[in-house]
Amino acid sequence: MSPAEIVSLAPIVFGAGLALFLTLAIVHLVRYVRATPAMRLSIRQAGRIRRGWSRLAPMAGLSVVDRKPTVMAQISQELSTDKTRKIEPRTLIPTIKVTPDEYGVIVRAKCLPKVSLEEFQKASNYLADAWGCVRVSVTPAKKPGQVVIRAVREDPLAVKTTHVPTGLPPEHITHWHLGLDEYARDAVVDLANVPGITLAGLPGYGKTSAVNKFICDFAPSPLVQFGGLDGKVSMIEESDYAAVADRLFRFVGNDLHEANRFLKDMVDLRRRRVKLVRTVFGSANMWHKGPREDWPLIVLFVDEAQAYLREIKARDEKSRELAALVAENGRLLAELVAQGRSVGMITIPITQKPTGDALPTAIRDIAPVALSFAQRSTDAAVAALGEDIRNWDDMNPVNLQGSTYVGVLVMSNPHGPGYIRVRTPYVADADAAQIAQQTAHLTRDPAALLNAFDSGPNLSKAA
Ligand SMILES: Nc1ncnc2c1ncn2[C@@H]1O[C@H](COP(=O)(O)OP(=O)(O)OP(=O)(O)O)[C@@H](O)[C@H]1O
Repeated sequence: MSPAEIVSLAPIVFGAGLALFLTLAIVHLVRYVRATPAMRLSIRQAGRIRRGWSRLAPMAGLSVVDRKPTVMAQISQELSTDKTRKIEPRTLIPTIKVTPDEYGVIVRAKCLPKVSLEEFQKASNYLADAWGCVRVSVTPAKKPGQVVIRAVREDPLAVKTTHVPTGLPPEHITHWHLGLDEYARDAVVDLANVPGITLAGLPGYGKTSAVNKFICDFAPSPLVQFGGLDGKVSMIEESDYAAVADRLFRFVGNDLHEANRFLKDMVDLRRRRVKLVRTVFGSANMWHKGPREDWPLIVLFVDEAQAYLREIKARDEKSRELAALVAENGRLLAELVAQGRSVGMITIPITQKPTGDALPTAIRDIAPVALSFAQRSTDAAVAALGEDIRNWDDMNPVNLQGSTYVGVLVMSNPHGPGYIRVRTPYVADADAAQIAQQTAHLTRDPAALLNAFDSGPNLSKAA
């Protein structure tokens, strides 16, 4: 191609570049105009962070000086007429990619020698101030050599949210989406291989709403069946579970005899499942291939669990009989919480304060997942979340007392040591009732489903 031809192409190249620039500008503008007000704030914030990064990074100690001249710098010095010119050392700063979202920004940064996770973590308070954020967290990225900086403008824990159930089956049958943590990250309990979850918290802080969300999220799936015991009522109409009654395969109130029968039936079901699990799934663990419609995950809520387990002191005959029932309930619950894992049974004891008098430690301490809304004392917090909570003052649910933190719970950090705080959304009874009615046709008695396997011919079909 001759020089003249190249020059003649210049306007075309320039025009294409301009068109591309204008297209990108329009795409960004449309995205900005259509965004929510919070998202617009984040988009502007992301722009400021990008523009200010080269000045801020060295001031925050996130830069490194490279004294060795590059090959290009050496060549340029060789060619220069000014032989006195020195090659200045270069200040390197981590390259970043900024993504805005409703709560703030996510910054992905490439580490440099001596500027890695630890240095970013040390600088996090400074970054929060400089970016006008309430909180900044730094975690390792999935890609080696990178970190993720999460910056939130408003405290997600302090903003109440609501969840309107979609009525669609969950994407992952093992993911219980509790809400958002303090960095607006999804807080998820992984249900696979979990036999028991304890749920605690002062009255009126959101336990029922969390259970409603659980049921609403999983009710549209035939792979999950729910049972409920509620120790504070005599019949379901009076219970927090009235709204979801249509989606429960069985419900029992505060009658100790009935509760005992229900728990015995569940233990019996567990033992029957243990006998059949290899034949049906080809292994001793249902989670390798299940759950399935004919072998659903069974979730048993035991609300006001202390009502079934409370020590009975009087010595008359009736009291002795009730005391024996209570002791047996404790054993049955302990068996479910300890051994339901491999056959797909999750038991969720719910109580306000899970100290030993309310929930025997033999049950409480074997549940692998513990969740707690606000607690009144550190003893109660320790009972709810384990001894380690004493080492994490900020996370202690004692600090969650007060109306601002209704709906906020504490759980173990699924990504590392310590705990996280989670803003759970409010789920109205009316929405829960609607989902339960819409999905009532999916309710099955899991014991009856198992009969089909016991009776032989279906076994080969299932296996
Ligand atoms: N996640 C939430 N976000 C905002 N408000 C909530 C949330 N959960 C509950 N609330 C408010 O608190 C009230 C009581 O909640 P809920 O019935 O879930 O408490 P609870 O812990 O189950 O109480 P109890 O131990 O008495 O059964 C609700 O009616 C609602 O107004």
